[in-house]
Amino acid sequence: DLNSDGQALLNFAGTVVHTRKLNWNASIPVCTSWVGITCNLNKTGVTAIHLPGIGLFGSIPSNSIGKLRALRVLSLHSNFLYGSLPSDIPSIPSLEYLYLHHNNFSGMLPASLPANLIVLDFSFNSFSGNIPPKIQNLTRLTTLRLQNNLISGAIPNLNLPALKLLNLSFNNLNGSIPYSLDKYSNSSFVENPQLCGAPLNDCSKNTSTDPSASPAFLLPSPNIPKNHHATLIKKLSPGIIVAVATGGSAVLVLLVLVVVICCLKRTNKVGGGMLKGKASGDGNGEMPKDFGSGVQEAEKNKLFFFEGCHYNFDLEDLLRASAEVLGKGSFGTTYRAVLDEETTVVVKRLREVVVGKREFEQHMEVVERVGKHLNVLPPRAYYFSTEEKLLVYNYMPAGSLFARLHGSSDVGRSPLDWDSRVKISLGIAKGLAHIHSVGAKCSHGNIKSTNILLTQELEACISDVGLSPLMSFPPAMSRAIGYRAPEAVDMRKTTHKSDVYSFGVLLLEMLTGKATLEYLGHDCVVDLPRWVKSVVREEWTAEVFDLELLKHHHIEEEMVQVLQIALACVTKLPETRPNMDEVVRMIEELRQSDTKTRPSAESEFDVQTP
Ligand SMILES: Nc1ncnc2c1ncn2[C@@H]1O[C@H](COP(=O)(O)OP(=O)(O)OP(=O)(O)O)[C@@H](O)[C@H]1O
Repeated sequence: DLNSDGQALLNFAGTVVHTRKLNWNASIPVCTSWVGITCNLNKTGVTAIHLPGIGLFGSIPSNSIGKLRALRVLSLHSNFLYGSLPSDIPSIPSLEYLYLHHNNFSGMLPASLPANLIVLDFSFNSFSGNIPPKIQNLTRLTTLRLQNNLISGAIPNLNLPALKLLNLSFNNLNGSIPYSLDKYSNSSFVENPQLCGAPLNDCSKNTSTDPSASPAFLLPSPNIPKNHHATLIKKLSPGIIVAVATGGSAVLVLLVLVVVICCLKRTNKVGGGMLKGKASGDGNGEMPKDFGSGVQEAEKNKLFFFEGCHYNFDLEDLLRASAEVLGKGSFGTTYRAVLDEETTVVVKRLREVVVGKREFEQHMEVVERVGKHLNVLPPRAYYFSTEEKLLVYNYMPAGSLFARLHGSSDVGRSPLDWDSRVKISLGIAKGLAHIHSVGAKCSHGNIKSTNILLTQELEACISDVGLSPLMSFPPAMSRAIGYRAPEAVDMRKTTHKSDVYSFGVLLLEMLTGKATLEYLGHDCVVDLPRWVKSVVREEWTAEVFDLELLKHHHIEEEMVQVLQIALACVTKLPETRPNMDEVVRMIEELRQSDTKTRPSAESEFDVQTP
């Protein structure tokens, strides 16, 4: 009954330190007022506990949560919980959704689990022991995430009809993967040094079958950013954590205010710059002075159009068009040119092109091929002469991701919501994976939010594709520096993995709402990966997120997962970063698991955000 449920919850709150205040109190009604608690419709029992990332520290006692016999959803992920899971929790018969990832639970995986389980997420903990064969009885299970633990032994033969998402990677599993699981991608199994069979290597190719022969087998894999909370627990006492979390949040609020003010100042500055640019081509039919000035009279029809381009203007029309400066980037100046009521294009006037005409033309053939993807903005035409190099693109009226994230709100745009940010992230990831699929040497080299353009439907298009190898970069383009991988000192020698790093910074930019450049009297580069890692270490994860996003409920779980993807992309060593195909898959999995498993309205709640 509800009284005993309330008492069980108070036992839990009395034992586990919680840095964010819970308003649980025997004198107020459990079902209508307790933070993170949802009850069934007739208010006779607790059906959901949802307390992700609120700084819970300690071990869950027996006879607390395990006594809630109507519980369907238990979400305690991204906290500092440790010790073994009390045996009464996995034996709650009604449990359907169990989210305990990103804690530091240890001990054996429970031998049996509730028969109704739909989602089981124990990833990023320190669970050990074998995968219990009884998982086979969970016929409703759609998601099984056990990655990044210390699980050993062979994988049992699982034939689960509903299972869509499986991740057993980064453990100590051994033996061969059962045939019933070979339909999952290799990323579901990687980094288990003694595991073999499809989709991993053929077992006959394994040189050693003795698990103890490999010292790596005994160690948690070094390749992954292991749970940050776990490290923190080892370093800090509960008292310090409480103090840091409480005091730190106040400092952080102040810091966020300062950053917001700086961003506003910066936005005004950018806006002013654009207006100055516009003065040279103000839409009165006048050209900006320098636009196309290097084109010789005799060459005015030599605009080369790419296949499939439906524009029917020529170079002379383009040079006569009214135009305004959109901005000056590392590759030159970019103009918006209006040819007639229906035709507006963007012209990039390239400077510092370091290749000759022939090489430029050959390169454009590759760029044309790469451009055939929904998430890549292809050039439509180009002009090349000794004095002048121009590239023509479709004009994207919805603007850049940078403008949507950091632009002033007085242009009447609402801030990007979480779903839009995930959609945009997936689009960029797919575009980048496509660029990389062209060849090992084909990387973008300048991924940043001004180079992500948006359609009205918020489909992301990567621009400036294929330009890096043609140009000599100025030594310090400050906005680009914030996205540059530590090893990518020469921007012309970028790789797939340095693009992955830049993509990780983009993800952090979307999660935090912070730009990589602040204006503090002068331009100041922000090392977003460093900042995020330091906050995640010292505060709790929720503190890094964009306050705009925290206004919405039910998305914290996904935000933490995207944060993990971003942090994997910005690891220092290039070889430890995932490739873009893996990143696409991770974001897609997140969406699938969201649509299939987001708890119903009945189990939703209102947790006050800081
Ligand atoms: N096709 C386009 N449609 C709409 N806006 C565009 C288009 N191409 C570029 N822009 C915008 O024009 C501005 C200037 O772009 P430009 O590419 O010259 O500079 P950048 O992106 O800041 O730096 P970089 O040259 O390093 O890419 C940016 O704000 C960019 O988002």
